[in-house]
Amino acid sequence: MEGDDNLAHERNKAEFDVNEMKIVWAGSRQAFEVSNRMSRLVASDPVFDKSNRAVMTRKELFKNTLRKSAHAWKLINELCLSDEESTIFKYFMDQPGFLDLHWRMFVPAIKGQGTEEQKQKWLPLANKMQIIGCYAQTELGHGSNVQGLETTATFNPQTDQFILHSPTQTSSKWWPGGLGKVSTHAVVYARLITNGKDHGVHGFIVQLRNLDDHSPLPGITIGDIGVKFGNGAYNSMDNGFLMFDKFCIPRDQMLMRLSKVTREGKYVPSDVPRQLMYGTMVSVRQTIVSNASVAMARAVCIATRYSAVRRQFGSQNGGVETQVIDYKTQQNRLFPLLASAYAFRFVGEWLKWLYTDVTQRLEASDFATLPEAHACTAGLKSMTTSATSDGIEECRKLCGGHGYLWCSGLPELFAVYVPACTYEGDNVVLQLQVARFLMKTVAQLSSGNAPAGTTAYMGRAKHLLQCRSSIQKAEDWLNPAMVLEAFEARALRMAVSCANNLKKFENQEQGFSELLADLVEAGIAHCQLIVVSKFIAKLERDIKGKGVKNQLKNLCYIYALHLIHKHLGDFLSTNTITPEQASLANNQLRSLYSQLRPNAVALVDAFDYTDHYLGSVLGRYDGNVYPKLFEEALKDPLNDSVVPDGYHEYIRPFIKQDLRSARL
Ligand SMILES: CCCCC/C=C\C/C=C\C/C=C\C/C=C\CCCC(=O)SCCNC(=O)CCNC(=O)[C@H](O)C(C)(C)COP(=O)(O)OP(=O)(O)OC[C@H]1O[C@@H](n2cnc3c(N)ncnc32)[C@H](O)[C@@H]1OP(=O)(O)O
Ligand SMILES: Cc1cc2nc3c(=O)[nH]c(=O)nc-3n(C[C@H](O)[C@H](O)[C@H](O)COP(=O)(O)OP(=O)(O)OC[C@H]3O[C@@H](n4cnc5c(N)ncnc54)[C@H](O)[C@@H]3O)c2cc1C
Repeated sequence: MEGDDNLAHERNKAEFDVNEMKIVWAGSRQAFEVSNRMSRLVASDPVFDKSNRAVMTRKELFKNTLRKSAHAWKLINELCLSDEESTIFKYFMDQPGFLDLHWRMFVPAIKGQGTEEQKQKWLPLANKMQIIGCYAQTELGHGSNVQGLETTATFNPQTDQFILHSPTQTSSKWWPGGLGKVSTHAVVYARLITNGKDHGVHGFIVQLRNLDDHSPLPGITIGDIGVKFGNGAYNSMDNGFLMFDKFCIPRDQMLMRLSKVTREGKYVPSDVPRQLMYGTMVSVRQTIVSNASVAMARAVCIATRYSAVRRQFGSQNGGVETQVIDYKTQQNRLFPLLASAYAFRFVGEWLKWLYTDVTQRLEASDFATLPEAHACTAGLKSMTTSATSDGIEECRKLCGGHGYLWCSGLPELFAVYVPACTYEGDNVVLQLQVARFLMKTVAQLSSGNAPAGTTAYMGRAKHLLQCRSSIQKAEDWLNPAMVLEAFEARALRMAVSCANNLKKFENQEQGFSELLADLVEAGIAHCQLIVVSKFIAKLERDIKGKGVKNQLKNLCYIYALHLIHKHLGDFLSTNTITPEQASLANNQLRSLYSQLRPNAVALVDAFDYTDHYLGSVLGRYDGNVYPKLFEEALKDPLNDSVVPDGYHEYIRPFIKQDLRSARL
């Protein structure tokens, strides 16, 4: 059977309304319409072609990224795209570049940390891209430990200026995207020093390059940090280094919405939590969770379509072979990833709501939910990006040998995606922030303060610490209350166990250091509970379309039960479930795989990805894999000539060597 017939046959088997599922996936009919229109706008424009990124030199790739960015900006203006449309348009360009940092970090940092006057001065310039900015926080010596940054900003009352200086090699800014070659400005994080006193890290708007000829301003040394992981991939980005040699900026370029320095050099500390300075990171972490679902969905779409096209073994008397998607092992690896894509989508929607809510509260000087917002954004960023990176690599393996070809789209997707485990906070460091939050919550349980939000379940500690799961048959694992209770009991018991172990140490910080590995596990268990509970909550909403809710139910329980299977040690060692109940969960999981199987291709069609965005021969909508693999192979520069360059110098001498003299 040809690939196209295979996929058409799969699409006919679907038991639900794919168009309605597209709307659920997008979040609303309007969001679907925008995303569909923007993705096709990008796909139809030859400037956004991605087909030869792997064979470009770094310089070609970088220049091509500049060309695409300039073209995108021209179209955004000509077509008068709204903010929502242009964000999605840039997303579907699928080319990491300075635009990401300018729009997602530089502009939000000024919006969030600038005074009204500063916003009025800088935002119109940034919004028109008359200045291009980046977010320069990380240094050669410190990334995770923000308080350990070394760059100094010393106030000079004589000139009413800050003197920015890099006192050591390790204080050089190192990594900021867009810094190396493009940005004219940066929000720079540096230690504020007034009257010889160090007030810790603060943000400053700094001009880096001359607006006439792009040369670095005197006192600034700047450049690109070099080639990164993978062909093409994130190498389109100019991650940079930056050193200051007593470089002066006016006083009004310190971002002063939170704390201030007066003309006399007096430091006026903020009367709001200093952590608001980390607000840009919190906002980006929130978007990274939604993006995790997009990246996971992309890999799963490729692996699912290809698994339906690919046949291997099982033919009798010359009949057709088995589609590899029919092997239970393939389903057991692939379907939980498909379920994870949907799970991350819905938790991403919820996190966006939480973030909007906390932002409104902060504007009204209500800081009560800030710790919860920090823990959720940090923990979910960590949990979803780790799972997605692993998921993309699993999808590559699910595609067998051809998955290793660049044209499968998976190697480049992995290389672009995997630094998400590190940027915006290393995933372990962030999960430990969740653990700290959990330890605080557990410590306060006896004080009578009922925990709220995502830790509300801890308020039922008495029940959750001693309950036994009442699962008796496989179908009980489709009962939302029973599933939730298992996840709540496991998360709480792991957190309480860490808290009890901590008590054994006289010095709490030392205890925390000793228990880091267990604390990370407790953080992950809490985050998995959040994802499962938000998926279950989604099912309780009004969901339109024939069979759509049923498919989502299957995906939700596949997500939950595969986690039980994967983390069985946690569930058993905390006595949350018995080995028999675990085995029932496995039986139910197998049954869910069978129910999902006829819908698998339609469930990935619901992502509505264009072939341009997928960038994969294996994941093509028409399934026409084999002829296109040949086409791709023939395009490789190595195939330009039949006899390769170097033949005469390096191959022929082997073949034509004089064996008699060689033996002598
Ligand atoms: C198209 C292709 C692109 C592909 C990308 C795809 C998607 C991405 C989407 C958007 C991004 C766009 C593109 C760009 C891609 C990459 C950009 C990367 C940019 C960067 O990569 S940019 C640098 C990020 N660099 C970090 O991410 C540093 C991590 N390091 C920290 O973040 C801190 O250093 C921490 C938290 C580890 C310790 O900080 P610390 O030492 O000061 O604090 P400490 O632990 O002592 O905690 C004291 C009290 O503060 C509370 N607290 C802490 N943080 C808070 C917060 N944020 N909000 C509210 N409360 C907070 C605690 O909960 C505690 O609370 P309490 O006292 O109540 O316990
Ligand atoms: C592609 C990419 C783009 C980036 N873009 C930007 C940007 O635009 N702007 C910017 O400012 N920065 C940027 N960064 C920097 C990024 O934010 C940092 O690399 C990140 O915050 C991690 O910090 P680090 O490199 O210091 O890691 P480290 O903290 O040195 O981590 C090394 C190891 O130590 C472990 N570790 C560290 N601290 C602890 C702890 N307390 N407990 C337990 N384990 C610990 C970590 O888990 C990790 O395994 C970017 C990085 C990358 C890779």
